Amino acid sequence: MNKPFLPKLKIVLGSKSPRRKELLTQLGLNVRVEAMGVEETYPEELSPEEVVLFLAAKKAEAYKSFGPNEVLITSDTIVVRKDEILGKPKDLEDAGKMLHRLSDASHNVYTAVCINAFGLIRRSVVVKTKVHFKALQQSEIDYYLKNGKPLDKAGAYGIQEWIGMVAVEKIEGSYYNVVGLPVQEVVKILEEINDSID
Ligand SMILES: Cc1cn([C@H]2C[C@H](O)[C@@H](COP(=O)(O)OP(=O)(O)OP(=O)(O)O)O2)c(=O)[nH]c1=O
Repeated sequence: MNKPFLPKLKIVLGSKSPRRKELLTQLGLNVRVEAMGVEETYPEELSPEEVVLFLAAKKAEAYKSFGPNEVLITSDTIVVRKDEILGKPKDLEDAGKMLHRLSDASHNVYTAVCINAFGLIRRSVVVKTKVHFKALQQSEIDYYLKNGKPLDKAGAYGIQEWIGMVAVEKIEGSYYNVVGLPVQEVVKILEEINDSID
């Protein structure tokens, strides 16, 4: 097996998202998943940036103890169309409504990451990506609802799925941020943490 990237760091991923696990694994990091599951509620008055930072930090609160060199990563992604925050849909009907809201318009995807190293250092970052959707046909929405996986995704779509190929005209910013992890910013923070230990 190849040597891991940043081998001193033991990454604990506090997320049940298979995409986040896959991205960190692709980065070559040592990753162990320990998803706790918290209720994704937040105070109403928060801005989109504050919402994702709040939820990423809330997911981190569930962890109480850290082993040597353990670095906990928690994260949250939302979709924002005009002023409306779209999290994961309740059911397929809700998913259909979200896709109608996103059709023929642009929206922003915000992902925050909260990185807690050894229970001592906490670093957070939030990244925004703008996504432009074409006008979706009802038959396309119906096809995706039946054959795709809208329910575990913010805004009821996965850019990495069939709907991403069909709906997304262009994006401004990081693709990986839309999938749920702004990998470049994460690497930068992890490198800084790695440099701080001997
Ligand atoms: C917009 C978009 C979101 N998503 C995903 C990223 C996130 O996993 C999910 C938003 O829900 P989150 O609550 O951010 O994450 P999660 O429930 O998957 O995992 P956990 O709370 O345990 O960390 O939507 C995509 O995979 N593709 C996309 O195009």
